[in-house]
Amino acid sequence: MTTIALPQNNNGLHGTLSIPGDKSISHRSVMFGAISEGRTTVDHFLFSDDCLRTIAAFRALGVKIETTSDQVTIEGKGGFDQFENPDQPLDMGNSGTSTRLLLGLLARQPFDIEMVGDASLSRRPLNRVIEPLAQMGAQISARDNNLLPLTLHANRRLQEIDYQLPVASAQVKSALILAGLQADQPTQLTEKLITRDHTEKMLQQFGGSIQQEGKHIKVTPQSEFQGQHISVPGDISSAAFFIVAGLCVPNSKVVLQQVGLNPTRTGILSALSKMGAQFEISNETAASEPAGDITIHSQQLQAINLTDQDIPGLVDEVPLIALAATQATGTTVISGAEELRVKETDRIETVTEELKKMGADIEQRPDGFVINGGTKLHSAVEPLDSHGDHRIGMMLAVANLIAGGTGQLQHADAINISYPTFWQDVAQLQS
Ligand SMILES: O=C(O)C1=C[C@@H](OP(=O)(O)O)[C@@H](O)[C@H](O)C1
Ligand SMILES: C=C(OP(=O)(O)O)C(=O)O
Repeated sequence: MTTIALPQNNNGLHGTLSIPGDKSISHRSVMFGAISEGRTTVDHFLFSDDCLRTIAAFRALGVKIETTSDQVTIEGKGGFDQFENPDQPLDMGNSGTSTRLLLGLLARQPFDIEMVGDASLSRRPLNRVIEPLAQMGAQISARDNNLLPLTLHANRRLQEIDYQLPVASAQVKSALILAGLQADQPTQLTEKLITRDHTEKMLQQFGGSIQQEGKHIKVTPQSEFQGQHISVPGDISSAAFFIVAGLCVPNSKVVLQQVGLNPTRTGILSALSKMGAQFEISNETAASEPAGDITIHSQQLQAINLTDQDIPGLVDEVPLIALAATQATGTTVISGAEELRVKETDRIETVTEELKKMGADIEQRPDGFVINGGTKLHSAVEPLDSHGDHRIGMMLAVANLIAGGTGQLQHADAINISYPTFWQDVAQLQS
């Protein structure tokens, strides 16, 4: 276990950061690169532990992938039929996205594929993808029909499906799109709520076609994609730590450059606006994945109510909204967020437990939180703990800056899952 002394606030956060590449888009760029004809190059790729798991999995499947400090080059296999039989189980580490999307992408291979993961990933539900994939003809034997480790058995045929997703999940939707591309006939999906659409956008960018109307998606079977040059925007889920820090650490002003602004991901900005936050967006670029610079300064926030409709657009940022709510005036109620219980940790539990150590007035509910704001957070007496969850670790680092605290963080290395340069970026804003 790595325990570190958390960075302390001196005189607010100041300066400009280039935010590392988006995790969801980085994973998908390797996947589409692998099934395309020819070469794909990816700039501003996120070299974090999770994305490296996706690269390792495709290398084990015989895909040639080269990396430099900021770029990935993938020599595509030209479809789904040229992968090699991996000689070991695919180790998905901590990555839910790699696991669930690859189950769909690899559901029609002529050999068995085993998948394993770390302790946290091995507790996270897979029946949400296993059940619809089985209806399509995939043969998956998983522990308790739900958990890693699993075997994806050799299978040469997938049938189409007409499926209403029972959970709002971009991972489930994406797994079914990737399987639907390999089915006999078109697949129809209906989302519970609209979730991030990076798979749909990238499929089109690689020359494929998909029909989308609101929550309805039609996937036509196709396997001819052309290698592309992809430039990954900054990850708004990583920027979010510095957005909330910029708002809540007194005397701060930060500029976050080229942050992805896909409307299915900007729920954090809408929620903070409703809390009264003012920020400026400039230098907007209008690629299929739009991006822009975000400028934030410290200011007073007000409480907010978030419901199930709000959650998909900010699902990974709810821990940060909870932290911001401790600083806002009034009582914040977050409901419809039960998906947080099946992330890297039960984030409703870990957020509540850890923020209480710093004096927050926060109570958990089965599907969210009630937070009475206006609390002066204090240094935690006992060490804070990420519980092995990257987003909890970084949220606590921001909480400690807001508190002007001298706290310690256990399991700090979890941060490498999505933001390996996080500590350098904090230091840069303090210099
Ligand atoms: O599709 C993706 O890249 C992701 C979807 C979300 O998960 P769910 O699909 O489980 O909501 C999100 O929490 C995760 O960090 C990344
Ligand atoms: C939930 C997350 O990722 P994944 O599901 O890919 O593990 C996350 O990054 O917060």
